[in-house]
Amino acid sequence: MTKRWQKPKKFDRNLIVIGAGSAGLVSSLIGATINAKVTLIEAGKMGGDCLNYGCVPSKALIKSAKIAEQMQHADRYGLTPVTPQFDFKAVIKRIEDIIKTIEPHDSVERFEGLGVDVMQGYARLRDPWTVEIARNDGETQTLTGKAIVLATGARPFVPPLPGLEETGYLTSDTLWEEMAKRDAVPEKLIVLGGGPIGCELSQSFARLGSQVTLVEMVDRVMNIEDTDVSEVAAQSLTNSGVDLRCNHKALRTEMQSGTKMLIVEQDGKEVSLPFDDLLIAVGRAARLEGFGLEELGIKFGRTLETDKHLQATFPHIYAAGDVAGPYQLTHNASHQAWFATVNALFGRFKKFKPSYEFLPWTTFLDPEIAHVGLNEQQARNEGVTYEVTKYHLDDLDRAIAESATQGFVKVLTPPGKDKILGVTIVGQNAGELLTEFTLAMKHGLGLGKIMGTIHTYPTMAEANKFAAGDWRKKHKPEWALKLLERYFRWARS
Ligand SMILES: Cc1cc2nc3c(=O)[nH]c(=O)nc-3n(C[C@H](O)[C@H](O)[C@H](O)COP(=O)(O)OP(=O)(O)OC[C@H]3O[C@@H](n4cnc5c(N)ncnc54)[C@H](O)[C@@H]3O)c2cc1C
Ligand SMILES: NC(=O)c1ccc[n+]([C@@H]2O[C@H](COP(=O)([O-])OP(=O)(O)OC[C@H]3O[C@@H](n4cnc5c(N)ncnc54)[C@H](O)[C@@H]3O)[C@@H](O)[C@H]2O)c1
Repeated sequence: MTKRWQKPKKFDRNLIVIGAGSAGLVSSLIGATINAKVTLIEAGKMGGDCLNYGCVPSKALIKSAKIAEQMQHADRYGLTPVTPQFDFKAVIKRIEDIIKTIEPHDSVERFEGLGVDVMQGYARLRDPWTVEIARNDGETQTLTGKAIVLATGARPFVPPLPGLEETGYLTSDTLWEEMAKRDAVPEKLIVLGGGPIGCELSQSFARLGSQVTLVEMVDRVMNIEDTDVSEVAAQSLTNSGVDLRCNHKALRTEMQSGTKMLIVEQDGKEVSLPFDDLLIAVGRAARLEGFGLEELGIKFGRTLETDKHLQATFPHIYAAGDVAGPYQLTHNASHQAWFATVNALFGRFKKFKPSYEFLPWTTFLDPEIAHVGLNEQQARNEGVTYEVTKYHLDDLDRAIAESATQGFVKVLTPPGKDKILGVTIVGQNAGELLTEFTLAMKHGLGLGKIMGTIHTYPTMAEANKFAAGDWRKKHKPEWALKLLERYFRWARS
């Protein structure tokens, strides 16, 4: 494949990394730590989507919205409820300040200090080893790399709905900058898409006072999770005031007498939904175009085509993060970055294969939804036989004390065995609780080991132990208990 091009005899760099998001930062850091000569190229902001448009701003907004909700429902805690008075500009300023506080972790200065050569500009592959950089200062530079890691991420997918250009729309890329210009939250906000982005942002804006309509094409939100989880998510959104419209297919947008309308189809009929702002959150498309992949014949579909070692079409080109998929999560980007980098630098000796078996994720709705391993729908799809143990939080002392009894810990195990196949936790701080199960699964510890571990009273984490205890009760050794009954009868006589 590489025969079409002249391979350089010497290389300027051991490793060139394109993109300084979660994947690219970790990749370049690993290379520099082991003394490889590494260049990291970023066209936009250091830190990529997670810091600037994704995880960080959304989690900061979620916190403000949660406080607003608690003020409004303070009677739950024996306090007088109040309608929160707030300056939206201050909410946005807090988000900007949080980004600024975290920014130094991902900055040019930090990475240069760690030995990475950072270039700010747009990278393009000229041949399989040569990267041309249109630097932000107007200069063009060319570098050759013995290995290349593509970490170009993903961007919001915008469906081709007629009318969008006329009525305008927001995505996670433009939302924060647009909100910074506003004095108040959008009055009528339509969110298109009921995945993690759509759900987290719908709940936050509704809690801050927007009239939010969430339009989802299929019959339930958070459809990557089991139906019992989607039901809690739907209930939680509705409780926050979100007008939830599942089974609604967006057709077009149009202006009707000066009002922006989203036209949706439901049960074969057209329905018009008015909006001031439309936020599109129907998935994220890998960034694959415009930097030479097509010209070099590097294969891609929805994401870059890689083998199990994250190697792309050429033996020295690897990929990590959202561009590689299949999971679009910050911690997956860093997980893959380790494998892509080590394989890129040492692949001639040995290659390592990333595993996604124990990849956890959390959606930061209230209550949170956290997941690791198999859930029921995945187990069914994969033909895995399983038993379910479900412990409800309304039984847990700490959850009762917190007035946070909505949710459960659901564990899948093979019939009769305590091996953990997968766990879904719905509840306050579910993302934190999940870590115990992720560790247990990764290191082959079963429910018996969780049950045998002392958990502090009263904590939410006790729910994990009680779920394990419920499994044990279902599998108690009847023969041994019968024997004990006889022993105690004898001991009394
Ligand atoms: C609203 C929102 C909330 C999210 N919340 C979470 C969460 O809570 N938890 C979680 O785990 N994940 C979350 N995510 C997903 C997470 O942000 C992504 O999975 C993560 O940022 C992917 O990192 P990456 O390095 O693959 O890509 P990116 O962060 O997209 O970085 C890629 C970088 O490459 C640069 N680039 C692209 N092409 C070139 C080129 N040719 N030359 C130079 N530079 C280039 C881009 O400018 C970009 O900065 C969220 C995403 C969004 C949008
Ligand atoms: N907490 C987190 O970890 C977190 C938070 C946000 C985003 N993310 C990551 O970002 C990725 C993208 O998130 P997302 O929510 O944009 O995408 P998604 O693919 O997860 O969900 C998109 C939703 O939009 C629906 N949809 C698609 N087309 C539609 C249309 N035309 N009209 C109405 N609904 C439509 C789909 O049925 C689906 O429910 C996620 O997969 C996740 O990996 C993670």
